[in-house]
Amino acid sequence: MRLATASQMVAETATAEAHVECAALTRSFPAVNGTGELPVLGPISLSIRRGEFFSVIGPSGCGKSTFMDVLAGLTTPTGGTVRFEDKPVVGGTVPDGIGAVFQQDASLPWLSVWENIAFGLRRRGTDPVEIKRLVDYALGFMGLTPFAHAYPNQLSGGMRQRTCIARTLVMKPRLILLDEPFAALDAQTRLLMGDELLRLWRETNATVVLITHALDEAAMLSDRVGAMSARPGRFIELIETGWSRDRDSTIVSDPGYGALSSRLWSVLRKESMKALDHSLGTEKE
Ligand SMILES: Nc1ncnc2c1ncn2[C@@H]1O[C@H](COP(=O)(O)OP(=O)(O)OP(=O)(O)O)[C@@H](O)[C@H]1O
Repeated sequence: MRLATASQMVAETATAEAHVECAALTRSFPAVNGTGELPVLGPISLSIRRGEFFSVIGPSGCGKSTFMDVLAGLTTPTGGTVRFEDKPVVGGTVPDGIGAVFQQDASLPWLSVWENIAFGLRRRGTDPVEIKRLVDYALGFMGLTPFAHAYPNQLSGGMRQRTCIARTLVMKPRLILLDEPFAALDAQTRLLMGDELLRLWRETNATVVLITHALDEAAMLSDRVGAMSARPGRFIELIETGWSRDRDSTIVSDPGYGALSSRLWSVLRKESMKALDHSLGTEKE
């Protein structure tokens, strides 16, 4: 059975510990026309639990990637705070324990798959014997062992993305940030990658924050889905999916899955219309 019982959920909530904590978080950028500031994000006050799989959905341009950049320490908040493991994330450096994977192919074309995965470990100064153990394990886990000595241009898009995910995961992040990592993949590969991601999440006990445009992906993968408003992005609804930890892509045939997907769409529809009106200049007063 995949749906967690009410008592399991209560027990989980009772022992849940905040892993990431945002308080009154905002981010704005200088407006393109040079006058004033464009508010892009927030205010956001949100607690993400340790070990939680949290997905973020929202209309195009609402600030999802900016949110991820702030969590990763890649950009500094304009106001408010982010704390990871009770330490402030200030921007400028990615805190130890956080690993991020982006939509764009970030594989290093001059290195083999094996060397791509070993890249961060070498920079960290990990012992070579340990590097070999970790990289070989990651290759096997991601189904890349036969391609260990191939170069990125000899791989499919899915394999390249798996290489990037493996490169992040060998660093053993306790918080994994994923910004549309499967966006360039076909629907079947995305489902399979979703299964692999769930397996990884279970085995590593990491906290995952996934940004996605795909409501079906959010419905299948998450413990909780945060739906953002049109820009400036705020969380307008936080939806507990109620799935148990042993879920996989077969969940799409569960009766609860269809109901959840349509709930996500109904939350998002109004905000997406607002974002579209805004970009077309057809907003109503
Ligand atoms: N460095 C920047 N300077 C100025 N404006 C920026 C910068 N980064 C993002 N923005 C603006 O912030 C807004 C939100 O961008 P962001 O990429 O965070 O949205 P998103 O929800 O991830 O978009 P999408 O769904 O289309 O990927 C956009 O209007 C964008 O132009």
